Amino acid sequence: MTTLTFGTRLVVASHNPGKVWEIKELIAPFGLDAVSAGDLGLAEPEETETTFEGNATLKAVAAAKASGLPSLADDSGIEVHALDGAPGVYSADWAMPGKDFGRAMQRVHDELAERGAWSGPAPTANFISVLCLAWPTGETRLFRGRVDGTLVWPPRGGNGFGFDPMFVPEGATETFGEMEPAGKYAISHRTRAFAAFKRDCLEGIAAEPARPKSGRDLEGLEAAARNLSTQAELARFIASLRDDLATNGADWPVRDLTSFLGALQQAAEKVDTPDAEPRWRTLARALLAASR
Ligand SMILES: O=P(O)(O)OP(=O)(O)OP(=O)(O)OC[C@H]1O[C@@H](n2cnc3c(O)ncnc32)[C@H](O)[C@@H]1O
Ligand SMILES: [Mg+2]
Repeated sequence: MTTLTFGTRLVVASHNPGKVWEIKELIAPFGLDAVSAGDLGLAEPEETETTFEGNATLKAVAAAKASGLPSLADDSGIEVHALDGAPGVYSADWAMPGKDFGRAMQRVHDELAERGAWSGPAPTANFISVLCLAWPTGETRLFRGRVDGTLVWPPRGGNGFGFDPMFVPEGATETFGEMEPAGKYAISHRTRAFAAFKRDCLEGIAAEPARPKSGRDLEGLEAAARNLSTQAELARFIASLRDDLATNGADWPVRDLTSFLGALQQAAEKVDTPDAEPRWRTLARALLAASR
C-alpha cells in the first residue's frame, strides 16, 4: 500500500473553505504539504452518489486524477433523526442556491416543526464525516467518523460553518457554533474520521507540536467570510476582525478610519454579489477586503 511521508504534497479535495481550514489544521502537525482543490483550480465535481462513501470517493478520485497527487476528500452531513436521517448526504443541497446555511437551518427547523418535534425533548441528530484518500493510481481508503447531539432553535454562535450553530454535541451545553475551534476539533465527526485516517496512513510520521500562529490568519478570516450566512455569524466575524486588529494591527494596510472607510467604499464598489448570496456574507466580504 502506498504511504504518505513527511513533506508529501496532499490535495485537500474540497471547495468548502470551512472544511479545508479544519482539515489543514488536522494535517498541519504531520508535515504534509497540503494544498486545496480550489488553490489548484480543480473543478468541483457533481456529487451524484447516494452515500457519504460514494461521494467522498468520487471527489477524492477526481482530484487525484486531475492533479496527479494523493488527494483527501470529505463528504459529510447532518442526519436528523425525526426527519428519518434527512438532510444527510443532501445537507449541502438544502443550502442551495447560494450555499445559504441560514436557509438550510431554517428548513430543518420548519420540517421538525411540521412534525411537532420541538414540543418534547430536544430533537436528536448526528453529524457524519467520511474521508477518502485516493491515489492517482486509483487506490482508495475510506474512514468514517460520527458525533451525536441535539438541536437547538434559534441557532447560536458564529464559529464553525454549515449547521454548527444549531448542533449541541452530547455532553456539552454550547453549540459547535459557540465553541472555540479547539472545542469542536476535540470531538467532531471530522476529527474522529481523521483519527482513523491517521492510524492507517500517518503512522510513522511523528506529529510535531502545533506551530505557534504568527502573523494574520487571513485564510481563516477568508473561510469565515465566504461561509457565513447569519447575522450572528457576521457579528462573530466582526469580533474576529477586531481581535486581529488588536493583535496584528501593524500588519493591517489601513491605519486610520478615513483610509479604512475609503478601502471599504472601494471594496463595496468591487464586491460583485451573486443574486443568491446571503446579505451578511456580502458585508463580511467587503469588510475583509477593506482590512487587507
Ligand atoms: O463537497 P465539498 O467541496 O467538500 O464541500 P461541501 O460543502 O459541498 O460538502 P459536502 O458535499 O460534504 O456537504 C456537506 C454539508 O454538510 C454540512 N456539514 C458538514 N460538516 C459539517 C460541520 O462540521 N459542521 C457543520 N456543518 C457541516 C456542511 O454545511 C456541508 O456543506
Ligand atoms: Mg459537496
